[in-house]
Amino acid sequence: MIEFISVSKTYQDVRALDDVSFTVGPGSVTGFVGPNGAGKSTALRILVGLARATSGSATVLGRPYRELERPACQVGTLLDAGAFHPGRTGRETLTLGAIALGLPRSRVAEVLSLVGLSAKEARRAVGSYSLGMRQRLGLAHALLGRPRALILDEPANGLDPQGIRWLRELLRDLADAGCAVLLSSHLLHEVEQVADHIVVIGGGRVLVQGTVAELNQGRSLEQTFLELTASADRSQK
Ligand SMILES: Nc1ncnc2c1ncn2[C@@H]1O[C@H](COP(=O)(O)OP(=O)(O)OP(=O)(O)O)[C@@H](O)[C@H]1O
Repeated sequence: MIEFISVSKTYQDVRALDDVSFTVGPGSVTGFVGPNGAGKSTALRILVGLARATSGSATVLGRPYRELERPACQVGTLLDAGAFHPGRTGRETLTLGAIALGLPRSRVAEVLSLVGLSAKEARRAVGSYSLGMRQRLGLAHALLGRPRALILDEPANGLDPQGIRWLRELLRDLADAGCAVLLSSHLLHEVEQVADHIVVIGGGRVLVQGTVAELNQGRSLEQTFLELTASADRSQK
């Protein structure tokens, strides 16, 4: 379970988050969507302990991330697929991750297969990977410790339509096995295709949240999204 309770964050004079509350239960794939500057990265950074909330609390599996025992084994994170060393191969990157987590090296082949990277691709330097391959590698890294919660920033970025379908199926299988999955994106149509619940954020506030079916009632989700985020933008100015 991932939980934000009344989280606010102010940077000098910028109110990046304003009283944000939502929950991602086990078995849910929740999309966290909003335009550029809406506050998504700030919320994820607070969730994994990289930034401190001005008020409120953000917890994963019932505790602040920093207080979890061996957090990387319980919570998988993919915050920046470009963060891996370009000179290492995919397999080396994952092997280092497995060693750091105290996992057997056999786990590397398992996660490679889970994300659909071949043995040949895994022997290539990460610097030669396409963005889609980097996303797959980042997911493989996040899955090493068999986490019960997954926090993914823009995981569909760079994936082609088949890749998006593959991501949906992978995240659905993980959620069906009890994982709580939170993924952020500024692209509604990507999130809509992958998530079952959606939280729309704009101007640092949660504008609407619910299942994709609930939010789609009567009018397209895209229309609702555009209207809500435009009015949040106007009220900020
Ligand atoms: N370190 C910082 N110092 C000052 N202001 C910041 C800082 N980080 C973020 N902000 C501001 O907080 C607001 C929210 O930014 P944030 O990066 O969380 O949005 P986002 O939804 O992740 O955007 P994007 O989709 O562009 O990544 C923006 O107004 C941004 O300029």
